[in-house]
Amino acid sequence: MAAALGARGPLRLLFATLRGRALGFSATAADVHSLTAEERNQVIRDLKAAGWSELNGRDAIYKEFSFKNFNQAFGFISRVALQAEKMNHHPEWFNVYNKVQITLTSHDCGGLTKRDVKLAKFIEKAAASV
Ligand SMILES: C[C@H](O)[C@H](O)[C@H]1CNC2=NC(N)=NC(=O)C2=N1
Repeated sequence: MAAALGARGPLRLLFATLRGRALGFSATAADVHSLTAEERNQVIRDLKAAGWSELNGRDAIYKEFSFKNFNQAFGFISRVALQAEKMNHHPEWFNVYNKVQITLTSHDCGGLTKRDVKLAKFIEKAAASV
C-alpha cells in the first residue's frame, strides 16, 4: 500500500508498522477464541448430542428448531438476538413460521470458535425455555 502511494522512507516504515500491528491484533483476537483440537472434538460431540450438525464445506454448525407457532419462534429469535448483540457474535438464521434454522460460525476467523460454542449453549437454553 505504501508503495502504491509512492511513500518513501519514514512513511513507508509507518505503513509497514501499522499493517503489521493490524495483522498482529486480529491474530490475537482469533487466538483468544480459538479451540484446541481436543476442545473442538469435545464440543462437537456435545453439540451433536444436542442435535447440531457440522456443515459440509464450511467450518460451521447447524440446527433447525421447531416451535408450536410463530409467536414462540419469534420470542426465541428475540432472545437470541439480544444475546448475539451482547456478545457481538451473530448467527446466520432463517425463519419460516414456527421453524428457525441456525448456522453458527465465526466470520472473522473463518471457522468455529469458543464464541460459537457459547452462543450455541445459550440458544439451547433459550429454546428449552420458550
Ligand atoms: C463489526 C462487528 O463487530 C463484526 O462484524 C462482528 C459482528 N458479529 C459477528 N458474528 C459472527 N458470527 N462472526 C463474526 O466474525 C462477527 N463479527
